[in-house]
Parts: sequence; C-alpha cells; structure tokens
Amino acid sequence: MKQMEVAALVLIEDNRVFAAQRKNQGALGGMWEFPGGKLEAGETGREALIREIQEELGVTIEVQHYLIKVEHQYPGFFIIMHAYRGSIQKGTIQLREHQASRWLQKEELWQLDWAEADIPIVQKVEHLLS
Ligand SMILES: Nc1nc2c([nH]c(=O)n2[C@@H]2O[C@H](COP(=O)(O)OP(=O)(O)OP(=O)(O)O)[C@@H](O)[C@H]2O)c(=O)[nH]1
Repeated sequence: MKQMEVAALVLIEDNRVFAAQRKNQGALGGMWEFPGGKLEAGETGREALIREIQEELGVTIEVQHYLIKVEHQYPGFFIIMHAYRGSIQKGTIQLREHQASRWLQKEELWQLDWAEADIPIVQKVEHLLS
C-alpha cells in the first residue's frame, strides 16, 4: 500500500483561516485543503512545509508550532499528515498550484468540501477561531 507523509499549514490572520482548493485534475481534485505537500527524503516536516509554501503560494513563512498529526486511509493510499501553525514573514500570497482560495471565518469552515484527512484539522481550527 502506498504511504505518504505530508506537512500542512494552518495560517490564521484576523480570525480567519486560509484554505486552498486543489485543481480539478488529479488526486482529490477540487477538494479543499491546507496548503503544503509531501516530505522529501531527509527533510523534516517543518523544512518541507517552508519549501512547499514557498513553491505553492510564493511566500516565506515562519513555522510556529506543531498542531496535530492525522493518519488517514484513502482508497489508494495511506497518509500521515502533520499540521503546523505558521505565519507569513515575507511576500504576498499568489496561487501557483491551487485553483482557488478563501479566508474562512469559524461559521464558514464546514461549507467547504474538505479532503477527508483534513477533518480533524478543521475541528482543531474551529477551537482556534472565535
Ligand atoms: N497539502 C495537503 N495535502 C493534503 C491535505 N489533505 C490531504 O489529504 N492531502 C493529500 O496529501 C497529498 C499531498 O500531496 P501534494 O500533491 O499536495 O504534495 P506535493 O506537491 O509534494 O506532490 P506532487 O509534487 O506529487 O504534486 C495529496 O495526495 C493530497 O491529496 C492537505 O490538507 N494539504
């Protein structure tokens, strides 16, 4: 069974969390997620996150702390996901790989079609927003 380890960013500004929509083509097409991506060989979760966010959103982030680990079995693969809180240190977000993004208020969190593995992260975020 294919297994992957992923790092994801929970970015909160002005009491809203950043969510991004995957492209319609490919794995989990059209689903919403927290930006990030797979760890490469020899990389820590934090290193992978900083690299992926630079690639995907064109910004430099500071990783603040570890939020939650999620393990989820999708039909074709098993995913271990590490979610971190972080903030933008430099730059303005540009969507380089996603088809859309939103800054969500607490009441809007469950309106989106989240990737299944993200549900425990969204639950955690719910407690971080007021
Ligand atoms: N980044 C991210 N990936 C997630 C989340 N939830 C979730 O199930 N995933 C899955 O984790 C995997 C991450 O792969 P990715 O495609 O974003 O990462 P990548 O850029 O390193 O991969 P690639 O270079 O092969 O495209 C995908 O299968 C994606 O569907 C999430 O919140 N964020």
